[in-house]
Amino acid sequence: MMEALGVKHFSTIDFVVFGMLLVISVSIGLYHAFSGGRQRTTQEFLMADRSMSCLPLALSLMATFQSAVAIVGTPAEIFYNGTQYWFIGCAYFLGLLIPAHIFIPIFYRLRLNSAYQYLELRFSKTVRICGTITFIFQMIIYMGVGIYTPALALNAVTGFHLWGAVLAIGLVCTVYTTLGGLKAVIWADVFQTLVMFAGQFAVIGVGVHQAGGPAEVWRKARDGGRISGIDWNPDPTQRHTFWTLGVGGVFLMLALYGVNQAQVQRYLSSRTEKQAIMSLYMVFPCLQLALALSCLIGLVMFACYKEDNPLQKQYIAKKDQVVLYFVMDMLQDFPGLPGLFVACLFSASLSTISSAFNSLATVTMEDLIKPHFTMEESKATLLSKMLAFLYGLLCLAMAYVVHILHSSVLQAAISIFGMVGGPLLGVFCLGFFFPSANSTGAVTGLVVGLAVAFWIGIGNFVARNSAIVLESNSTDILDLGNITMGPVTAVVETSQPSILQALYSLSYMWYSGVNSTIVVIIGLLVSYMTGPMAEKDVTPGTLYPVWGNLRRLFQLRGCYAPPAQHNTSAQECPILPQKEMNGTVTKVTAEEEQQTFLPVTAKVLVEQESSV
Ligand SMILES: CC(C)(CO)[C@@H](O)C(=O)NCCC(=O)O
Ligand code: NA
Repeated sequence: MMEALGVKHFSTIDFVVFGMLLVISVSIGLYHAFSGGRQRTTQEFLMADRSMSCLPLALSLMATFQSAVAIVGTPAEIFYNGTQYWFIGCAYFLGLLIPAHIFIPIFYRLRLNSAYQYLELRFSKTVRICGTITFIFQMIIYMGVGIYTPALALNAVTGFHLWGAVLAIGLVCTVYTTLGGLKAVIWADVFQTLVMFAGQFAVIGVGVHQAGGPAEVWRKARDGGRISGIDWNPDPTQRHTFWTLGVGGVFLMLALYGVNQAQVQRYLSSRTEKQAIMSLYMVFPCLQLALALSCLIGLVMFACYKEDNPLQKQYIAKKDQVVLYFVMDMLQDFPGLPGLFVACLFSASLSTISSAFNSLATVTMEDLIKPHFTMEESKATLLSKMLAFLYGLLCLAMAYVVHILHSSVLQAAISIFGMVGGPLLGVFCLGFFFPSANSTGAVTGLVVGLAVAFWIGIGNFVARNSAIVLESNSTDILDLGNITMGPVTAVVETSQPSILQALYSLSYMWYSGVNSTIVVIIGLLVSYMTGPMAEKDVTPGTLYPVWGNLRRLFQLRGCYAPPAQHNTSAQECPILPQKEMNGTVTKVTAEEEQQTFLPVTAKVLVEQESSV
């Protein structure tokens, strides 16, 4: 397919730039293997000694779910369908605030080692194991997409050996993850995130220049109909609207940033609860920047190619390849830049795969092995390292599976997050917010949720594929002329929407929201049928007191309404931090009121904990 323009080749300097990425990543692993506690305990290998601060955590949190899939998939989405997808940025507000103020305080104060330990504390061992297995399943499929995507893109455009690239990513990742543990994974994420941004900036810089400046890019994109206003259409089967992206996206973000072990492990590895919360505040601008850069690349590509679509000209075989084609086409006169962009692509994937290896090793150790076998710390650490290595090999195998069934990578990845991550989110929400939910309800909810998720997800896949077949059939028939009107109407009749078809055409952006809601509803129904849990039997600290917090908020307002009442309200508002000075209660300033808004009791707890 590439013959039309010839396969582009890397110059020596490109190989040097790219090689440096691999060497530095491995060096970070080596450094952490021989510094600190030398990775001799599982606390260090899997929890980074609970010593991390918010800045590296923020960059690492972003890197986990930002793989080559986003780097090549997002610009391709904008290039073909316009800027509507950009509105997913609206979902980042609630999608990060909710984990920061609801999920993190619960996880952190329970001093967990894995997110799924929560499920045992709240429900039972069975729920924990079901949760762990679901997570393992999700991450293994996702890793396959994550490792295959950059390798395929590179292969299609530069002729770089496909399985050579897969092996390079898999091996480098396995080495530094196994040697350096979570600390190496997080610090490598920091370095790789910087490389990622550098590569994207370089492409935008050169692309804007080639297209004739920013104003020209804007004009061409607007004239080509690629600038989209917010689409308020409430139809849930529309792929991208404000509702699917901005509201459905919140559930996607909750599944990823709220309850996914890879992220929860980072919150838990934080030095204090406050640092963990801060890291989510800091990841917000980083995510917005990453989204903006990849959307801009899409617009710049459009400005450069407009009438000259490389897919139609058959320079590329798949929509997702347009970015690398563009990079090799535009950057070849700038030695080193193609190498930088490939480094960017590999950085994105390395940081995702390494987080996946480490989190998979953690849950296998903490949730599946440690509760059932007692072993010495040194043995446990060795076993954790072997697990990280084994998951590395498994990841290579998954790349092969993805090689066989491929579709648009961005949609595939987000569908997986919703189909497997959505039901998991549901189980956690059932635990946090519904005291009466019991273990039977949680397990039934999860199983039904997963079944519905796969039914809708696979139904959608099959329906889309048969629609493509129908579409191509009908155009073939139409080409023959008038005589064939009969068959055409037949096609129209068979494609009349039924309830099932409507279900299958649900936007993939809603998967997380719909599937988690199903788990909550089924979970509650079954809990009430099998005997709801009494609130006094629920492990303390595992519930989020929704009503309690609302009531407190209400009382806060009540106490503050007339400022003159401050000195009389000490008794009625026990949760307010009153400053005692010489025996008199002083007024709490507006700023302090802001700070004490929800997590008042939280703060006291954290301060107590961190001083221990
Ligand atoms: C996770 C989000 C939605 C956050 O913006 C985005 O980065 C994304 O769609 N990622 C796709 C999966 C990936 O890049 O591997
Ligand atoms: Na990544």
